[in-house]
Amino acid sequence: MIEIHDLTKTYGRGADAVTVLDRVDFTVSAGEIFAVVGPSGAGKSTLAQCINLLERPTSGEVVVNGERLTDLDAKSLRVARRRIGTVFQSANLLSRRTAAQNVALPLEYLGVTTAQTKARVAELLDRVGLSPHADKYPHQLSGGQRQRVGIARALALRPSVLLSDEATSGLDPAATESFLDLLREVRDDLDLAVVFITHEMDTIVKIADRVGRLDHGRIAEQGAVVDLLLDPESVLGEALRPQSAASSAAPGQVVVEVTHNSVAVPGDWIVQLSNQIGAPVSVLGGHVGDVAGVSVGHWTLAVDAAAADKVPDAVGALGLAVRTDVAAASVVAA
Ligand SMILES: Nc1ncnc2c1ncn2[C@@H]1O[C@H](COP(=O)(O)OP(=O)(O)OP(=O)(O)O)[C@@H](O)[C@H]1O
Repeated sequence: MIEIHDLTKTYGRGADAVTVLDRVDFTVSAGEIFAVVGPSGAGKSTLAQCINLLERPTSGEVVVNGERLTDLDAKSLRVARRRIGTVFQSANLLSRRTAAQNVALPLEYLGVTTAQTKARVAELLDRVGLSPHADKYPHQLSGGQRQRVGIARALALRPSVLLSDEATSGLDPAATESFLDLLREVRDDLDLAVVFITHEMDTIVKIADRVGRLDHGRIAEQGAVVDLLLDPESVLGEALRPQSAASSAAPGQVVVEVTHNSVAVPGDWIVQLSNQIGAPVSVLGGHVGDVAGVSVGHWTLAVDAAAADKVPDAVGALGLAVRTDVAAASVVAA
């Protein structure tokens, strides 16, 4: 388990001081994947460096399995840092070392015997499906394979926390998918707490149990992915929901954005909605997908302006939710 309490990082002093992380707070339990998402400049890289203590936070705590890493002196920290394995963007492998030699690196630093290192490296490369590529150099591996070597290396010292810092950036969709499968697999097998830092919304829906949105150094919103997806008011939920291009409403119609809530939505909900408001309902666009066994999504509908005020109640009664701010702003001029 990893707990981040009130983590603050300020660069510079006095008038030049820049606060890059501002009282960041979250906890990730063993066996859980917590994603941190944010736009460029939000502080993601700084957060990653402060979590594994490559950068000392200005204040706040990083606690792993009850041990406060932020209190430790440099020598104790070197030992304690082994509890956090990091997978970096572009794997960060040494180009003059083979896959096996890269995985062996943390074990060599630790002074593990050659025989033990060999056995452990073989086991790790087998776990990530790269045994046949053990003697290849990074340039002889695909981007996805390099990231698998990165995972093997991160697991070498048997950490309880895995930190993935933009590790899928630059991978093609198939390599991303297989990286995420492997991450899920090692999380389950080793009961790891995973902190998954990314700017890619679609990977979050595929992998994370919970997610926090980093905005100007603060966690502006956090929660279970499914809860955020079902919350029509959530900024993060809106960004995470699968979107599809909508066609235009006819003159005199109102555009209504509806969040699909799976709890008890009848299959013929559009017909029922039309009956309840006494007017036709046109589907302009929509997408519903399965997330953690819950179908979530988003619809863009058009209804006659005269019937628009009946829509929120009728939609609510069907187990869906309407974004009234959008509806109010979207009457199409006749
Ligand atoms: N050493 C530093 N001194 C001063 N400011 C810094 C330093 N490192 C980072 N920053 C600032 O902190 C802010 C956050 O940077 P950071 O690299 O953590 O963001 P990010 O979310 O990872 O962005 P990206 O996705 O573009 O990599 C930026 O405004 C950056 O200029």
